[in-house]
Amino acid sequence: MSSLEEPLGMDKLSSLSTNDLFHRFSSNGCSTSGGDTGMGRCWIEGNASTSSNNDEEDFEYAQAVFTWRHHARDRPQYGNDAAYGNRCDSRHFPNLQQNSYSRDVGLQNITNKIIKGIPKYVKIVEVGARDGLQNEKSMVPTSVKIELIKRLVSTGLSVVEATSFVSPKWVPQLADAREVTEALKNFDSTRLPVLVPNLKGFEAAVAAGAKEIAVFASASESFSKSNINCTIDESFSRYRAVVHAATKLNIRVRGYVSCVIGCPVEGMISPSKVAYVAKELYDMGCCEISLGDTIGTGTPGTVISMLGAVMSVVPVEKLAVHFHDTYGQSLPNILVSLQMGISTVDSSIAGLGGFPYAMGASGNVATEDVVYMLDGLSIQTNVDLGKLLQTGEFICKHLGRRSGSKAAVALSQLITNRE
Ligand SMILES: CC(C)(COP(=O)([O-])OP(=O)([O-])OC[C@H]1O[C@@H](n2cnc3c(N)ncnc32)[C@H](O)[C@@H]1OP(=O)([O-])[O-])[C@@H](O)C(=O)NCCC(=O)NCCSC(=O)C[C@@](C)(O)CC(=O)[O-]
Repeated sequence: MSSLEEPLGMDKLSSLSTNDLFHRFSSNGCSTSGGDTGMGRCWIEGNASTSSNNDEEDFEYAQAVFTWRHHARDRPQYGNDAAYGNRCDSRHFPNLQQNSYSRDVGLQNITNKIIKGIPKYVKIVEVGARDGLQNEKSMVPTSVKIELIKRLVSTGLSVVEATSFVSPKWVPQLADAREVTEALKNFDSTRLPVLVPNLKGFEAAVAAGAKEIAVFASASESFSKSNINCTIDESFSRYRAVVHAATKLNIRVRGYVSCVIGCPVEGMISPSKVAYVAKELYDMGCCEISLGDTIGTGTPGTVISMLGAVMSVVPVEKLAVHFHDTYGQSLPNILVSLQMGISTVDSSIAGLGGFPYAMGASGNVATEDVVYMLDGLSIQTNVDLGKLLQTGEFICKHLGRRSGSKAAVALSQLITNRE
């Protein structure tokens, strides 16, 4: 049994030393007693030739790669009263700060060696208030939505999708789009885009004070019809009119492509179809194309094929990935996307979301989990994980449900037991 398979024993956690923690969460800690089975240090590079039998060397490696702390970064300060914000701070793991300088210097090099070409900074597009709440059974009061968005902004997120100007008959959960947008129209520090399906939605969004919008097409014909009641080509005509109107007002337009891997009706979607839709949106003037694995059936292999096709027609710096975590593949899918040069990732606070028309789909990948993973790779996000955890707790309390974030659960248990 590997050390990770052994029950952690929360009662023992507070007595674990930093070395124990590093060891437990290191590649060495993952290996089975029978030796390295390939899940160790080289799993991403796919080359086990650097395996070492030297415990000391392995420990240093683990310290460098699996640091458990926030790395020094230019992050906005928001006061010091956030309980989680402070509890997650490296001050609460003082031993982890030993040799922090040498770890900082070494970390990026080692990470770069193992995970080639990953970006140094990742922009996170938070979609919980829109993609998350649009699928909640309970209606969230407008004041709670506004508070949620303000809290998300305070975490340092630079883009927080706020709501959708769609038909309230189709998505009653977001029927208060006007009120939400009006309440936030003076927020200048953070971009707060809203979804629009047609000119009617665009006009309503602009009237409410929206400064940025997103249109949403699909790579699946069936999904397009069930989601926006038109064919893919008809959606292009609608969106051309929207982009044209937006451009005149200097309003930035993001374009979504849904079902980039699979469709609940049609099954697998071919990468060339995704590339076709992405290129159409890009050519009509969308300045960023978000590729949505709407039902979460993607795996690293299928994501690589899909991205390869799209990247041959749209510049990689204009692409974002949007994974739903239905089958637990989101984080590996994000990792391969980063390796392919993507540096914009969509995610949803507490993993809220899912899709009303897609059976079996579950929440988006949780923003907490994305930040936690990126932090461990020393990739900057400028997002405060502690504040994110608090924000996830805030909205889950209102929804009367548990967070879908695995990092939130793991960290809160570890921190509680440490105190
Ligand atoms: C596109 C429509 C409106 C067509 O809906 P329709 O019924 O075909 O449209 P219509 O033009 O016949 O209009 C019907 C009624 O809706 C009204 N209407 C028409 N447009 C609007 C509007 N903008 N705002 C408010 N009301 C609107 C219109 O005025 C009329 O009202 P009535 O006369 O019956 O009282 C409808 O199908 C719709 O709203 N669909 C949106 C569905 C939706 O929001 N789905 C979730 C989006 S998330 C997504 O796509 C995936 C993504 C982006 O998250 C990425 C991923 O996860 O992969």
